[in-house]
Order: sequence, then C-alpha cells, then structure tokens
Amino acid sequence: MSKEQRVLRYVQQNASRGDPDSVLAAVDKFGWETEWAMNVGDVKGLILDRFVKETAPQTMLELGTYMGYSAIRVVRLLPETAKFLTVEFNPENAAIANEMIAFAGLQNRIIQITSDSADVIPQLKKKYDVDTFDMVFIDHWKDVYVRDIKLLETNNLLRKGTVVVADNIINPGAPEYADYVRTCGKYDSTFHESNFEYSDDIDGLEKSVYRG
Ligand SMILES: O=C(NCCNC(=O)c1cc(-c2ccc(F)cc2)cc(O)c1O)c1cc(O)ncn1
Ligand SMILES: [Mg+2]
Repeated sequence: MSKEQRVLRYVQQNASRGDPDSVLAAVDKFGWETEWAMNVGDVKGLILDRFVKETAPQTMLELGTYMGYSAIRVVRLLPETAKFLTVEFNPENAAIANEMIAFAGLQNRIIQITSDSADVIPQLKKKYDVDTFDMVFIDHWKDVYVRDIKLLETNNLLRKGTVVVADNIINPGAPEYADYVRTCGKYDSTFHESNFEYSDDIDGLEKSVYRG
C-alpha cells in the first residue's frame, strides 16, 4: 500500500463523510504524527485560507492536486457557484484525490483534470469553458512553475487583479519562479514566510497579483 493509500484509509476511518474540516484535520494529524506527506498542511494552509477569503474567487485553478488536500481546503471556503479546476499529472495521486474529495462531499464542486499541465492550460478556454481565473494556486513540480505561469499569461487566462499563490518558495524551493514574479514587472508580489508542512523547517508562500 502506498503512503497516499494509507492517508486515504486513515481519513476514511477517522473523519466524517461529508465534513471537509474533519478530512483536513485527519490528513494533518496523520502528517504530524505518522507519516509526512507533501500537502500544503495546516500552518501554510491558514495563510492560504486568508488569501482565499480576501479574494473570494468565482473561478480558480490549482496546479498539483496531489491528494486533494488543498482543493478541499480552498473549496470549503467558496460558494456553490464557484468554479474550481485542479490538474494532477500523476494518475495514482489523482485517483487518491478523487476518493478524498468524494469523502469530503465536494466532488460536485471540483473539476479534476489528470494531465500534464502544459498540455491542458492551452485547452482551458475552449474545453473547460474558462474565461479568466480570479485565483491560481501553484503547487506542482517546482521546476515548471515559471513555464506554467508564462503559459497562463500567453493563453490570456489571467486578468488585472488575478491572485497567483505559489507553495514551496523556500523548501524545496522555486527560486527561478520567485525571481520571475518579483522582477518581470507584471506582478505585485509578496512573500509570506511560514513553516514547511508538518515540520519546524522554514517555507513560505508567494502571493503575486497580476497587473494586467
Ligand atoms: O506529485 C507530483 N508532484 C507533487 C508536486 N509537489 C511537490 O513536488 C512538493 C514537494 C515537496 C518536498 C519538499 C522537500 C522534500 F524533501 C520532498 C518533497 C513539498 C511540497 O509541498 C510539494 O508540493 C507529481 C508527480 C508526478 O509523477 N508528476 C508530476 N507531479
Ligand atoms: Mg507544496
């Protein structure tokens, strides 16, 4: 059984079906007490919660579903009318996420896409009926953050004021991305220091508002 399957089983045996907060609490308890996993987690998650509440996005994209933790974390704060798309490359992780999201009762609120983000970003307008995103959460492979934010720009998926949040700026690190959003002149970017998931190590989120 994979680590991700062990986390899912723990959630199914310890959380309440249809209760997103209990699912998040179970994943976090497992992450702190049993096995570390690369969810954004409870500490950085509180900062993400604040950004979501401040932005109140009607359309949102997540790159890097993993087990669905941040999808559940975000969508639990959004109205039923909001449109949330999440992209995962790894089919095994996507399958775990599908079950985690269903257990949380949010399967009708989250559109899961299993694909390489580079392939799907250019299809979002036509195939997924997207105009522009109000918010984007980037949490997939660190070395493709820059490639993908540039793809979002060139595919006209960002608008003046779109809020782009990126995980793991310090650990494992996304230095080229941080440098790009801070110096290219297209974003007002701020770094929010925090802790690495289920750890005392340092990490942080970058929040970048597109100038349009
Ligand atoms: O699962 C896929 N990506 C996860 C992206 N996320 C990360 O890589 C990630 C990594 C870490 C991390 C940090 C320190 C360390 F020692 C080990 C891992 C932390 C995080 O918070 C992440 O978010 C995936 C699979 C695949 O086959 N193809 C495309 N993507
Ligand atoms: Mg991460």
